[in-house]
Amino acid sequence: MGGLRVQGLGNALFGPIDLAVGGGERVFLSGPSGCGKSLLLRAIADLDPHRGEAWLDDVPRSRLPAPLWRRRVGLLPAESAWWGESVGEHLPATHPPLDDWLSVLGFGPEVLDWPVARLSTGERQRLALLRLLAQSPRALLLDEATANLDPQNCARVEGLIEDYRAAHRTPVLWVSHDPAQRRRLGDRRLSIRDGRLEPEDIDPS
Ligand SMILES: Nc1ncnc2c1ncn2[C@@H]1O[C@H](COP(=O)(O)OP(=O)(O)OP(=O)(O)O)[C@@H](O)[C@H]1O
Repeated sequence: MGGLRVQGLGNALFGPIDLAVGGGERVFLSGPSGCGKSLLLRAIADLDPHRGEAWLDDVPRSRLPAPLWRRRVGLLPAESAWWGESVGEHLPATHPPLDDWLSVLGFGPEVLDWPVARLSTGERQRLALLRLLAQSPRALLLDEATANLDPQNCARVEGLIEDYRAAHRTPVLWVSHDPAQRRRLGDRRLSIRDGRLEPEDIDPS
């Protein structure tokens, strides 16, 4: 069957949740603030204690060491952490499409020498996506990937995610507060209500 699948996923706030995101499919997730969207992504990435099982390309999470599972499912958190001195320390020295990706995101190669301390919120957000894709994730869990971006950079980030998804048939589970974005890009739109997943209202505005 492939793709990303979770069964019986739950914690104190939500569940049990069953969900399947097919290869190349984009499922958007919304819901009121505090309903558990970020925690759901973190549970799928196995970052917090939870019940239930998950599969990626039919491989169960329980069969993989946690660091390998986390690398494969590729969570982009709403706020990325940066450490060390320079941006380049966060990216592999050689990774074929890296220069292309930098340029798609509006950066020149000199960004690799920038100190992490000088990055703006939006620069961090774009570079966090680059750092994530450089790990070759097989699924993408995106937590408000474009929340802090102006329209031009929002389009750049959407474009890169789309290119990656199409090239690798990557299942994408994307938390977004932007109804227009969800309608434009979502193959399916779901919402968390009372701890359960349900189809998003037809007109969320
Ligand atoms: N580590 C934690 N321990 C206990 N409670 C937490 C923890 N992290 C988040 N929460 C709580 O769980 C609830 C869901 O948090 P979550 O971040 O998943 O919400 P969200 O739906 O993503 O909200 P928003 O749209 O505002 O980002 C919130 O009430 C939050 O305060």
